Amino acid sequence: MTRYLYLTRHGEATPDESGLTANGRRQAALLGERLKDVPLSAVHHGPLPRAAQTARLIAEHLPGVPVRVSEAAGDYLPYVPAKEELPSEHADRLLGFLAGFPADGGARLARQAEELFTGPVEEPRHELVVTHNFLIGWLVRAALDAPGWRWLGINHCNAALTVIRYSPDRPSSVLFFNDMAHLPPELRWTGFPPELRL
Ligand SMILES: O=C(O)[C@@H](CO)OP(=O)(O)O
Repeated sequence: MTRYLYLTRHGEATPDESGLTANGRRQAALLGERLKDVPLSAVHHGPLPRAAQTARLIAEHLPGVPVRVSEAAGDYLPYVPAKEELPSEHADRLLGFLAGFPADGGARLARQAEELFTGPVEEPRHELVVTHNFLIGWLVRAALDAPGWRWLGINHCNAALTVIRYSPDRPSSVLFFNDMAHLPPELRWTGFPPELRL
């Protein structure tokens, strides 16, 4: 049967990343409002406070929907490519970027996230995962069967919405990507690399 995976990145974080800003809390509440009529069976979130707080604020609009912490929804590097996999003109910049993050355990967690959150299911299912920029890039890449390195360069705004559909009879389909329709202009594009914003 079909699974609909709703993905969001936590709301805008404070500079020390210990929680959400006032804007981040508002973003989360607005996303909760947007999702209130979706028949969600669960909200999963990463263990870090910015994801946990976002999930709680969203869930205030989803009475009865269980909220569960999942290590697989955390913040990690899902895949570190070898230099030869990368387009030569971008390889040094991309590897320099990746060197700024710890790589331990990310591949295992990324596999776990794919097992837990993707693919067709026994019963129709809608689930929300409140996570971080990198995992959303990884799952969008996987849905499109793009090469492993291609999660790089897929960025997501805070509290924007991506929805991926997995069904047994069609290839996986990205229905929404980085959709910000529920956010007013002043709350859009936060968390996104400034030089890439529209
Ligand atoms: O550090 C970052 O750039 C991303 C990586 O996933 O994390 P977050 O979404 O928590 O900002």
